[in-house]
Amino acid sequence: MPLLEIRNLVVRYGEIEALRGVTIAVEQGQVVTLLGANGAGKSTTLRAISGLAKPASGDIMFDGHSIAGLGPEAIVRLGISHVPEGRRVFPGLTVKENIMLGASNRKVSASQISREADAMFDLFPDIRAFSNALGWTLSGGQLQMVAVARGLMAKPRLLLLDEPSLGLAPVIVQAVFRIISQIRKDTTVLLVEQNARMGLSVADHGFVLETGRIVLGGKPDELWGNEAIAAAYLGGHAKTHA
Ligand SMILES: Nc1ncnc2c1ncn2[C@@H]1O[C@H](COP(=O)(O)OP(=O)(O)OP(=O)(O)O)[C@@H](O)[C@H]1O
Repeated sequence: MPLLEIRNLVVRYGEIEALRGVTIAVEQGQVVTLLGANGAGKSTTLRAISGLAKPASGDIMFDGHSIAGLGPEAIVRLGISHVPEGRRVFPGLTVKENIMLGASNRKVSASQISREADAMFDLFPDIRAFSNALGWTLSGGQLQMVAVARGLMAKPRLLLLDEPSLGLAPVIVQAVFRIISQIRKDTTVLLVEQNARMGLSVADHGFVLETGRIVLGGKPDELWGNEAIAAAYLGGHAKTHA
């Protein structure tokens, strides 16, 4: 049984049908990448899984149970953590405090959470220097690392990552993707990417979304060379907003 199974998912924003019957499966322990051009419905798919967008029809099964229609808090408690596009951080808190916030769904002691947050800096050494500082300024890549570290603090069974490479320099993108390959041992990952090359480099399986529908799915080597992938890849280059 897949850890996550989405069947015929339809999501509307008013008149706009953002998802028109999306069906995907994510097996336990896999990294699965969802590719597609700007506006294809990638973020909406993640928002529906994490309870931020309400399905109009279809179903979302997690670990064999339907989670469609549950609220975001209930879904986090089931072990799904969403790192949205845009790397939101709280500038009034230290970097470590920002990371610790990710554990707010868990019933563990503050000292345990503090130890785990310290351990996150082994995974993200680039942000260790800012751990306890206030008034810090981080680069885009470092903010992305804070956001991913915060997502991991929830100890999710499923981590939803929305465009972790967006707006980052190639060397930072490589660092973020290295971390994704490291965490795959413990965490199943559904990754949204416009950069097909990067997204597929860490994936076990890929799906291509086009205007709210899955048009293609397969293993990365099956997807390479396909015209739909080329379109998604070019879509990534065409994107201008940050
Ligand atoms: N809050 C909203 N209200 C109305 N329409 C929305 C909203 N969010 C997304 N949409 C529309 O839904 C469709 C899918 O958007 P979505 O953000 O899921 O695409 P995406 O593939 O993640 O693209 P992007 O890379 O731009 O985030 C688009 O047509 C978009 O304009």
